[in-house]
Amino acid sequence: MSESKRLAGEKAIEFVEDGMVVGVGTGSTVAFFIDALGRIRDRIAGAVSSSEQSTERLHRHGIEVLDLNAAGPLPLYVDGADECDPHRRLIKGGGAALTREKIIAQASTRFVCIIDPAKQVDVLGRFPLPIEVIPMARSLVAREVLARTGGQPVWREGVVTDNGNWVLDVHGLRIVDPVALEAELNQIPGVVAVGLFARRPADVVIVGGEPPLVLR
Ligand SMILES: O=C[C@H](O)[C@H](O)[C@H](O)COP(=O)(O)O
Repeated sequence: MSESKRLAGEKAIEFVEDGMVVGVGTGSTVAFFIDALGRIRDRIAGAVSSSEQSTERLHRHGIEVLDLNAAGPLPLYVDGADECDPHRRLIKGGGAALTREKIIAQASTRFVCIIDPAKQVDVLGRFPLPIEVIPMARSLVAREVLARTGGQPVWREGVVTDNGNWVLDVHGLRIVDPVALEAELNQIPGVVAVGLFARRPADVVIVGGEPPLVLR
């Protein structure tokens, strides 16, 4: 599996153009992309990072990490996913970085998602859906999610996001209308971000393999 993650991460380098500021996601697949980016670091203007973890790896490669407010709209965002459906809609947040990932995806013209083949599904929901919540709203959000979706929210106890918040993982969903569910869950007070990337799906999906598959 890590070999297909490496193949996907390295293929994504083909989308990087000279002088770009590159949006960088989080996770084990993105780690391969960052390592490949390090090999061409002189050709890029820097990166905007979605997590402390990725920032640290980017710095180790000597890549400058810029603030999104200063960088402005980005031409490219490269990130992994926990699940991907045939419409390039995603579940993300297994690494608790969903909120910053969502912000950078929204700020980017092109979102290239890099996955291993096991992440491909027909219908999203087998992977528990992460929701970042304000700590004081954890129980309220859990009750609302159960009432609205029938899914079972489980607190990812001990995990604190880079934004100082907590994560609920919603089990047992079969997400037939991801756009509607994303909108519905976003309305619950205390929800910071939902790990459904349906309103802003990936533009390109690279599935790691020999050779990697590029889906547009
Ligand atoms: O919060 C974490 C991110 O959404 C990751 O992109 C996602 O969990 C996939 O991670 P990995 O590449 O390690 O499977």
